[in-house]
Amino acid sequence: MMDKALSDRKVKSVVICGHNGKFCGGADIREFSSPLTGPLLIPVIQGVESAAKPVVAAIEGVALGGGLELALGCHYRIANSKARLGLPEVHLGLLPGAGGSQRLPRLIGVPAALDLITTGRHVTAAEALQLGLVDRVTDRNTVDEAVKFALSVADQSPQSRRISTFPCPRHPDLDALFEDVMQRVRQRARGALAPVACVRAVRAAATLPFPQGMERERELMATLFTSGQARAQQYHFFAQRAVGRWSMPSGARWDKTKPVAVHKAMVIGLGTMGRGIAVALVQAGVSVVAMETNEKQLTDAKQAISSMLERGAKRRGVAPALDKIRYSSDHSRRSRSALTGGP
Ligand SMILES: CC/C=C\C/C=C/C(=O)SCCNC(=O)CCNC(=O)[C@H](O)C(C)(C)COP(=O)(O)OP(=O)(O)OC[C@H]1O[C@@H](n2cnc3c(N)ncnc32)[C@H](O)[C@@H]1OP(=O)(O)O
Repeated sequence: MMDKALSDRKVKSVVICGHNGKFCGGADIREFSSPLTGPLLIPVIQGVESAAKPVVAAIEGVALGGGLELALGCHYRIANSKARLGLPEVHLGLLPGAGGSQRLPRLIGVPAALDLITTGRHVTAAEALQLGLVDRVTDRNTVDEAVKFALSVADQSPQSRRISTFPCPRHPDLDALFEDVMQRVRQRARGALAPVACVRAVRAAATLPFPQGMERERELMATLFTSGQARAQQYHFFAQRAVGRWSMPSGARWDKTKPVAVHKAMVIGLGTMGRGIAVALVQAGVSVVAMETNEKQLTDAKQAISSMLERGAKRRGVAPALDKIRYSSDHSRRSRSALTGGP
């Protein structure tokens, strides 16, 4: 379709829009764990950007990940006022690997691009306009507005609108900027590879010509793509949504059911986990019977739990709720029924 529009002499300018009010949420994450099919995104975006006629992105709903990278390949971006834009790949253990790490800094500057790419945060259309990420925001029908706009620029060459040809906006002290950002990102990342690779990719945009920057983006993406971290984060994406849908065999769901207040609980086994659970429950105001059959473990746990409660209370400036916890080494029915308040 795109090839047809670009090669048809009667077509003077082109609008790319989404379906059902959404521009594009990005690549299908499920495809990342199987061999890729369909046209590869990088050449598609390059084809759009190098088109001899103006191409306008009509952004409604979301333009995320590969979706925003495609919009960055267009010569103009018109966004609906309710649209959200972002490069959230970092949350999937990746970086914007279809030119996003190279085009975004060229368009909005290095500091703003570092912020968006390393946090993966979505921005509103209003913020996108302020950043220079979009050219125009509309409250009206976005596609109609984009078509009007495309007609108004149909006789203009898109030459000066190709982001890959933009120099990266200059920054007075790039080395200091990247040193500072890298330090903060490493601290926040706590061992995650993707945020650090994102900083390296943006550095390539700031210091290398576009083709070499793209090559660096590709190398960095290759190290992330098959990493265990990326697999885990992508699993987490779907797991989070599956949990949201979880229901009991009776049909009860977490979001449709009234919560029941818990006043008493028993923690069985006072190893590291059990101790932490007991402390968390007491701090939440729950009366706890902490049960451990190993006498030595029980003695150690009493000491550890008391000092955790005291430390926590000191931090919060309150008295430690030591009276909320009772210890037992008796695994008999009697001690269990004491917890549940039964006979
Ligand atoms: C060489 C270069 C290679 C690749 C470049 C490109 C990379 C990418 O584009 S990575 C993907 C980047 N995009 C994202 O991370 C967006 C992720 N999605 C979202 O943030 C949200 O889903 C949404 C804002 C798009 C919509 O939110 P909401 O309306 O709240 O719906 P849900 O989140 O519940 O999602 C509905 C439904 O869709 C599934 N889904 C959403 N996004 C994707 C996706 N990118 N790939 C696959 N599936 C997706 C989501 O799992 C839900 O499905 P289920 O209900 O079956 O769980």
